[in-house]
Amino acid sequence: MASTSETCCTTDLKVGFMGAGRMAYAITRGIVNAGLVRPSNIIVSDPSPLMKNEFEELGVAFTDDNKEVVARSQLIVLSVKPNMVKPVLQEVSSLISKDNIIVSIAAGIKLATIEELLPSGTRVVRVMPNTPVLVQAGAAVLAPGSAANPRDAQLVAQLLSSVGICEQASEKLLDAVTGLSGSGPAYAFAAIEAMADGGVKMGLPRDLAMKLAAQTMLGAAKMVVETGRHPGQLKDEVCSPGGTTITAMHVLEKNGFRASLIDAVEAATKRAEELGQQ
Ligand SMILES: NC(=O)C1=CN([C@@H]2O[C@H](COP(=O)(O)OP(=O)(O)OC[C@H]3O[C@@H](n4cnc5c(N)ncnc54)[C@H](OP(=O)(O)O)[C@@H]3O)[C@@H](O)[C@H]2O)C=CC1
Ligand SMILES: O=C(O)[C@@H]1CCC=N1
Repeated sequence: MASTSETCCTTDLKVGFMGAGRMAYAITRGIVNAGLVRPSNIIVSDPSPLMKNEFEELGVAFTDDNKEVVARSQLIVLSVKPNMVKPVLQEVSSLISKDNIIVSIAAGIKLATIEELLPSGTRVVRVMPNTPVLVQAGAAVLAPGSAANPRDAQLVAQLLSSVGICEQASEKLLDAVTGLSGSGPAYAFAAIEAMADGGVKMGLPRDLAMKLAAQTMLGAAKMVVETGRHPGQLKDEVCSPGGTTITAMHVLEKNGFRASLIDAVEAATKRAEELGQQ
């Protein structure tokens, strides 16, 4: 895997999103807050006006017409659910030219499937981001399509690097990326909630328990990222001989904590593969 995070100016880039849901909002708000793209250069489309106000508060244009997004954008993010990729691309395909870059964030949907639905030679980049892009702490991996050039991959990497990390990998790894970092925030949120519940069970007020649980996860992740040390080694340093942590670790091991997480990543990866076959 190669890290791709060069910087240059993209503020004049016209960016569109087809599908104005949770992920489109997270990426839009992230790149606007990072100052990389002018909000007035962004347009999103969705048949449902549910998120219209949120996008307009960012200064981003909202329409119910996917074709307007294509007409007004150079880089177009396909941010509908996987089952809507085909109908949406069929709707706009005749308007896509070689000047456009199509970025798909749809779980499981292969580059070949997208390319087949678009004019020959269309530049496509497949990406698996995650929701922490909203707070500039995303983790994304991209795979360029057959007609995308290195500058296209670099541009997409630059956008996503403004809201977290962005790696490039072979497309065959993207379903596993989906199972790990795409879905992973949900595992972490569940862990934070459960740790807070434990604190509440042992008498802590809810707000204190939640604050401590979230900060503990943040701090632990930061230590792994910033020290580069193995998480097992960092875990050992918390475990005093005969102390509280090793006692708790024993309970986690007996309950299959690590095996559950491995199983979860495997199950999500397989589900992404299934989504790509539908
Ligand atoms: N959520 C996440 O954490 C991540 C999601 N993804 C991928 O991102 C994509 C979007 O996910 P997410 O944002 O969670 O989903 P959402 O359901 O929140 O967003 C999708 C939006 O697309 C709208 N939509 C439906 N039909 C059309 C259409 N014909 N044209 C334009 N928009 C349409 C939906 O409207 P309506 O609800 O009315 O149908 C909805 O608002 C998915 O493919 C998912 O696999 C990738 C990484 C992480
Ligand atoms: O749950 C899903 O299918 C999407 C893809 C990764 C995160 N959310």
